[in-house]
Amino acid sequence: MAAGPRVLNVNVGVLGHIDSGKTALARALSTTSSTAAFDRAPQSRARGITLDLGFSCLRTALPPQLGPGPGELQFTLVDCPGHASLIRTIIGGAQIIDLMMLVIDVTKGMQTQSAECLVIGQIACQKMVVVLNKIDLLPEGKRQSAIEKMTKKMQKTLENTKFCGCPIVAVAAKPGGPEAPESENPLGVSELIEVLKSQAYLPSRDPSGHFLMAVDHCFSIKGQGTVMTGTILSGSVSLGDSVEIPALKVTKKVKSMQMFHTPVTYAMQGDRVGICVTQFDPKLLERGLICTPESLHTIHAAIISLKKIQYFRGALQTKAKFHITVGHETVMGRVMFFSPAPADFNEEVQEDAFDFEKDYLYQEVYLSKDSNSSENKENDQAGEVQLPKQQWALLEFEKPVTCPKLCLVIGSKLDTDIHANTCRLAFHGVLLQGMEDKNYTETFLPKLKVYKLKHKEGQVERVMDDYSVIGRSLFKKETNIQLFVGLKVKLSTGEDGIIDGGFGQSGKFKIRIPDGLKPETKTLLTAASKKKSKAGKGDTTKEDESSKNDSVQPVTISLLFKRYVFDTQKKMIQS
Ligand SMILES: Nc1nc2c(ncn2[C@@H]2O[C@H](COP(=O)(O)OP(=O)(O)OP(=O)(O)O)[C@@H](O)[C@H]2O)c(=O)[nH]1
Ligand SMILES: [Mg+2]
Repeated sequence: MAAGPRVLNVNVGVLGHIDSGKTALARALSTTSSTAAFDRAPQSRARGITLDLGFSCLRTALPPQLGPGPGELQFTLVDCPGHASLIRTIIGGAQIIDLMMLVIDVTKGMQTQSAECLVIGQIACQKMVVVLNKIDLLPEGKRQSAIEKMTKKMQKTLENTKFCGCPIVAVAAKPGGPEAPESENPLGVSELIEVLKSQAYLPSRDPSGHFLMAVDHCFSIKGQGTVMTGTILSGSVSLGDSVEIPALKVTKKVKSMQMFHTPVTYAMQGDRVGICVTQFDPKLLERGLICTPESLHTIHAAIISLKKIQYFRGALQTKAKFHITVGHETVMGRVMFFSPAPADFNEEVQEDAFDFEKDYLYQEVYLSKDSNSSENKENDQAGEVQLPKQQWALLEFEKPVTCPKLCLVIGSKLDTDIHANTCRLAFHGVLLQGMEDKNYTETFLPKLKVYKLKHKEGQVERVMDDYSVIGRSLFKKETNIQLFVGLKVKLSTGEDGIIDGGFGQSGKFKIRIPDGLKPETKTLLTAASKKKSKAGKGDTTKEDESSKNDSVQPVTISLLFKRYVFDTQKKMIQS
């Protein structure tokens, strides 16, 4: 444990639209800065935008709700980039955040990426504070009323989110903008610190389980070794432990550790640490994960439980490609959606495991209120479309990803025009099962019992005898009817039948009716045949045409079966 007084760490994310003043705010809030803070990277300085997560910290006395006893509260500020193309970095950053600050340029209000940050916050964060920045740009006489107006607007925006009623604070992080002298004091920042303190809570930290840390910075110190700084996502680490860098498949021993410039021998979930190892070239790792040896898996495909993000416009289509953030990596992947089988539609949600024993129903599109306008209306008595409590997707990645079990997954369309005013985040979920085998399509997928329901319709052509009829229009001419022999069919008049075999060359077939045809059915079919032959009298081509005309035959045949999507033998199954 760290020597000295007790220090509680709370990670505060600084998120918002580009140029809203996040970095300026983090700077104004900070009393101590860590190694990776404040746009240190030379490329980022040159462009004047934040390219990567920046870390800095702010220490205050423990607020009463976190007492009793002496100690300090450390806010680790995670300054996220606002630039749209960097959203994947933000998603990584959001996963270590306890409290989110959403920075809004008070002169602009909600902007596209503010909305995306709000979505990410809803998925990954518990609590939020809204910061209205740049109030110095409001004319002094109208400042108060403009702030009140924007505060009301924000309250309205948050009404339907989990952050409804969260604090909204007005500040000027850098009054006067970039040209203003450093001596110019920020406005409202001490009030903001009080609000942050009042919102601070002790996040539940758990030292058990595998050690996993998101490294955001890596550098060498002469005579010491290589230091990797980052946030511990799970488990704990002690001096002398072995840690693996899975991306490079190397294992190193922890030689020394520091938490904000103080040497420590132990650190756990939620802590920000620098871990020093020897004989490791820092150029090999800029950001990534380190962990207990062999605790992460590298997967080619995955089954996730997921939900659509309501602000995403358009349907989620099976076979579509998305940018998929799995834990801390983002890759392209293809999706296939599936839902519970109808019998399990109301089953309770299972967020930590996937049941391979059950059957699942293939879906062309993720089922949502807006995705199915017509087909599902039938089972919708109350005027509401019935939706299952849980849906899943199979993800197939273009490149393998390394991630922990049960990690957060976010699907997005990052190639959407960033100037288009739409949410690019499409779905979020939890990874339930990863597939490590490269040949998962052969070794793994056949275990996944997702089926499609197939429905084929044909007509009864004529009666053969009391116990058999000839059918047509159910199969194509080239279909091998032998595959269908023995399958059950139903006539529209109510009789059950069994496909007995082909009949002739044109895809016609014989159906056996074990219980016999009803007299009414026979009458119906005979009358229809007569009518047909009358219409076609002396003119065979005409008869051929009329036999193709569905309306002439009153009795239809329906064949229903299911087929498992990954069954290599493509078996047809009937209950
Ligand atoms: N007038 C005024 N300008 C500000 C204030 N805060 C920040 N700025 C200016 O706004 C610009 C953007 O500030 P940054 O802090 O870099 O914004 P950011 O949100 O970190 O930007 P990205 O990281 O690139 O998304 C800079 O020119 C700042 O000087 C403020 O309170 N008042
Ligand atoms: Mg910035």
